[in-house]
Amino acid sequence: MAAAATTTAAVPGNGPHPVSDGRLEELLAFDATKAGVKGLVDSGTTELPRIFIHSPDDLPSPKDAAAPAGLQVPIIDLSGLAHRREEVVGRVREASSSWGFFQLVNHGVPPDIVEAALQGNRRFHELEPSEKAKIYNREARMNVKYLSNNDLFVTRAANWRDTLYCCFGASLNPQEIPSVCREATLAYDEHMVRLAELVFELLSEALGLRRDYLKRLNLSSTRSMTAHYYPACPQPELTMCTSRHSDPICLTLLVENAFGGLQVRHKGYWVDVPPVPGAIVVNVGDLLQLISNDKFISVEHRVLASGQGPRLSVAMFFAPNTDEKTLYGPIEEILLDAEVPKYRRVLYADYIKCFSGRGFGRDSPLKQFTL
Ligand SMILES: O=C(O)CCC(=O)C(=O)O
Ligand SMILES: [Fe+2]
Repeated sequence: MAAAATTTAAVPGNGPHPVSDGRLEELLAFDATKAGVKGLVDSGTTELPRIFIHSPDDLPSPKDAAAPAGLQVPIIDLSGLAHRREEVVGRVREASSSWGFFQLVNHGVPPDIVEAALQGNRRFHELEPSEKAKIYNREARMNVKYLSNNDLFVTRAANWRDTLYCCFGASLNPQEIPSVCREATLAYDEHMVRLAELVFELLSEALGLRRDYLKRLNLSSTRSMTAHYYPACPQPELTMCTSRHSDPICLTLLVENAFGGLQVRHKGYWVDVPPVPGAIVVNVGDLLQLISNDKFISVEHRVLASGQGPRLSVAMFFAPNTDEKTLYGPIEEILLDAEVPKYRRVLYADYIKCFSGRGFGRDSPLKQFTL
């Protein structure tokens, strides 16, 4: 059979995308609504537009082996940390090396701060479409923006989600954050920064390093918040809320409401991460796997689509600045006798470029940097 004619065309915000049979036009038309998947739901869509339909290989299947009962992402209790530090460090080491994920409880972030961040997320996404449209864009230089699928034009199938994105850097003017969630977002950020500092200390100690070791590597100079809104999906069996991926950053802290759907890859199974009231989900990103020489792992995770919603999550990603000149490679002090570095040294900007060129639903670029 002759291959379908394929051309390439320039698309907004991303590189060239192979075009065939009107798919690009559909993507452009969806993007031009500036109303995201919430807009589709509000307009009464009952059949998924084909840009959201994933190939069966990328969807959960009844044939997938169910994870054995009892397999559960570790929950780490931070209460009384001053007296239990060694024990907690041990748990963080175990969780980061075998799961790449853990849930923190008694972490000191007040529940009302987390709830306000989730409700701020909801208030923003439930604004009038014309309000949200004012900040709908895909410009890398914008600190605050709203969009559906940051990888829309490079990925094979779009996810059923909209996102409010905020990059906290020196150039952010807090007034740029939509007023319906400004206060909640700034308070959430402040607490997440403090918690991330503690987590970086625990991770340093778990690697046998000085408490401030990772902090001094400028691994978290940039933090960006993504407030995802996943409306109830009319045909959840055909799509994903978030395709499989590992996070191309150093560390992620995430809170979610009670709908669930997050799964992590562990020992060949997709394991549910059930929402634990008050817990903050922590996961190791690709850069931490690289500098720890695989002592900590950045694992694939995904979010299943559901007929119920809206699912809300607010993730805070910690990463170096993209103009950071440090070349990140395996930390020499942690290499054991005869252990060789598994990765070459890399500029963070080069790493993120590899990720952004492909989008979600693909293997991590980490393999490209192995020695
Ligand atoms: O919404 C979630 O729970 C996960 C989102 C996620 O994995 C991501 O944005 O990287
Ligand atoms: Fe993620």
